[in-house]
Amino acid sequence: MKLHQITAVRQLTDSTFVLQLERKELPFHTGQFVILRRPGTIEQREYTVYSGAKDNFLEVLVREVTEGKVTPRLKKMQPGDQLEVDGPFGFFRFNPKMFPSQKFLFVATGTGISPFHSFVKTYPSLDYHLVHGVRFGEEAYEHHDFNKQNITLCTTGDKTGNFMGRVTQFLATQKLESDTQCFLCGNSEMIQEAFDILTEKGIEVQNIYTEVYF
Ligand SMILES: Cc1cc2nc3c(=O)[nH]c(=O)nc-3n(C[C@H](O)[C@H](O)[C@H](O)COP(=O)(O)OP(=O)(O)OC[C@H]3O[C@@H](n4cnc5c(N)ncnc54)[C@H](O)[C@@H]3O)c2cc1C
Repeated sequence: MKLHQITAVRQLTDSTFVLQLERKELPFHTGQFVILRRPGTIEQREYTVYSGAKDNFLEVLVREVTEGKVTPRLKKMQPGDQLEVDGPFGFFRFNPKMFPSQKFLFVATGTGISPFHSFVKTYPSLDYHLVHGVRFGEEAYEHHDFNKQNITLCTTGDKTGNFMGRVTQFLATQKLESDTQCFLCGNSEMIQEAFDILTEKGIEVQNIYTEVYF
């Protein structure tokens, strides 16, 4: 593991924040994750890289789990503090050239938006539709970095999104072209349900890519 200094912290909501770290030329494919650990501790956790592959810094989007072992500590970190970084790891890699079709569907719950933020920052001219599920509209983390017309915000706790309900309820209303390349990231329950809906709609299993956070 290498020590990286925190260069900035952006608090997005009471519980969610972006940690910006020195990149130190760490190479990664957009969609991969790093492992973070506070120096002198043994607990470590995975975080998808939120920044673009060409950015000269490394960012992660973190949601505090109040009862969690690591995130309440990460939330207290300030610019100038250091974190140990290992990686990159993972196969949720994205390069538009890898895919036969250039129509992309990105489905995220909560901080599961992180890889898609990195995809779009790295490849700004992508043809995508991002479906992002949160409880409240204030959790539309930095949606200004996406094309507004390419996002559907699904909210379950208020009516401030484009659709009130879960991402899976929204997906059930959609017509999809069978060669759409579908990427799912977030909690396992959403991923399992979304996977079933997409396959029922005629998307082939090999065109569905998943990253489970918990
Ligand atoms: C490949 C991968 C990439 C990940 N990328 C991110 C990321 O970009 N951003 C991010 O915030 N997290 C991400 N996670 C989750 C992260 O690794 C930690 O599990 C999370 O931050 C909780 O850590 P903790 O030590 O505070 O809680 P823990 O003590 O590990 O867990 C406490 C409980 O909270 C549950 N839990 C874990 N994550 C969440 C969550 N987000 N919301 C609600 N409950 C949760 C766990 O299932 C557990 O029951 C990723 C996980 C994986 C496997």
